[in-house]
Amino acid sequence: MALCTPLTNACKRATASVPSASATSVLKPCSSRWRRGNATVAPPVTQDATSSKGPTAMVFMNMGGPSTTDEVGDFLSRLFADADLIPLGRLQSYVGPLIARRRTPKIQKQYAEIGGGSPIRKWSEYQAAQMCMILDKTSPETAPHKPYVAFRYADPLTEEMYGKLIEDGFGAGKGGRAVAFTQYPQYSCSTTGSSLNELWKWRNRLEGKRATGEVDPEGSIKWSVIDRWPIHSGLVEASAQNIEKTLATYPKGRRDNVVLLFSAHSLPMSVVNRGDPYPAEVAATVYAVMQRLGMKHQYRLVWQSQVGPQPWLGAQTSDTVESLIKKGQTDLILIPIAFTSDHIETLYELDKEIIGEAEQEGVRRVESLNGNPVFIKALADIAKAHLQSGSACSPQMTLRCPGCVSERCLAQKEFFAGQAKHLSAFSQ
Ligand SMILES: C=CC1=C(C)c2cc3[nH]c(cc4nc(cc5[nH]c(cc1n2)c(C)c5CCC(=O)O)C(CCC(=O)O)=C4C)c(C)c3C=C
Ligand code: FES
Ligand SMILES: [Fe+2]
Repeated sequence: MALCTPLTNACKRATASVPSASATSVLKPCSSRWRRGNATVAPPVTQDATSSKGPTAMVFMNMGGPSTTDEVGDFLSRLFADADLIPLGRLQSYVGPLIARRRTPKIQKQYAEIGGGSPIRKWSEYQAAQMCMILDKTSPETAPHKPYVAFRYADPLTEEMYGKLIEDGFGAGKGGRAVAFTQYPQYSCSTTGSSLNELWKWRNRLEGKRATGEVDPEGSIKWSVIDRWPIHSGLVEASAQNIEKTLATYPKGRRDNVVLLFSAHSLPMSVVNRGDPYPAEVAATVYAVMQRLGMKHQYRLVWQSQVGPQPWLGAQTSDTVESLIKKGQTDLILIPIAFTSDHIETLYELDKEIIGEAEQEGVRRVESLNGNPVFIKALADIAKAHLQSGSACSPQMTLRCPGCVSERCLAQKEFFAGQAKHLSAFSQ
């Protein structure tokens, strides 16, 4: 499937270093023991010969994106139905689909222009499978590690992933271990929080008793969460190396005066004022990357992808680029800092709308992390440290936003924090 034709430069780089979509569209267990011909067989949830605590399911959570333009409608209707992302009150189930339907043709055109769909599934499956292969070596105590992907708004959805976990023998009375690993480095209640609320919902539906919703505490899947990793040294290193690569494309005489613009998806001010941790955590990533680069360049953190009429956190990426160019600063590097793979916000908004319209050869973009081996090694390091820690989630995850009134958040956080008591069986 040719997702990336016609290709942008970033997309060309991406397709060059990843296996074809067909090769990655079916998750492959990290251990050959789980393969029989082409069929995936259920892993034994009993202990492994070389380890005492595995197998471990590693679930990559992200928002996902439509793999084809035909999937855009469903993607947007799920997105506008999510009250954790876009709260529309009692009218959600009526207004959400209406907005989604109206928006579909415009967004379909954008996906068509980036090659016919979002590459996020291909990258997520690749990253998860590669990470598990590393983990099998670096954390034999918890091996084998099996990769899963759970998207919030596109296939494979959370319920599909959960069904597979049960089918593969992690639940259903076996009490296997699964780690929900957010692929958003910085925590927002509208992104990671929403995915966790969804995971918690499907856990109750698929593992609860039909009549009472009660869940067997012993036999159900034991969950822990990697909820944020904004300043992990491997993430910082991978981003810094990519920036250095792009800096090296400028002639020596211009290089020191290039301005670095770190660009992250914005948040509505209502979410910022509720006390969402994301802006501070994105800023922490930016500062750590700048420290790694020796603070040698001028930089700003700017915000992109505002949707709708309400006030959003600024300064906007597009306005900033325009204003700097007007002031004569035409050497600018755009750095996506809150997404770990390419999608519409990099391939369309940054490359086509902002860089394309700037019409300045000095305005360039850093490639996304995608299949970057330094980044994938970082994912494995983060996962290993988590598996060794025995913790259910970070202490920070259990503190709700000062302005949070969501019962879902409360119950979800209580559930995941409460998993700590079950994890001792898996710790070394
Ligand atoms: C860290 C990343 C993201 C945050 C924070 C975030 C918040 C957020 N988003 C919307 C509304 C939309 N986002 C849309 C697409 C989209 N959003 C992100 C990431 C974050 N969103 C990504 C990676 C994508 C693209 C997916 C892909 O191509 O693979 C869309 C759909 C596109 C459109 O209609 O413009 C909407 C809508 C809100 C309201 C919000 C914070 C509350
Ligand atoms: S909205 Fe942040 S914890 Fe509920
Ligand atoms: Fe978004």
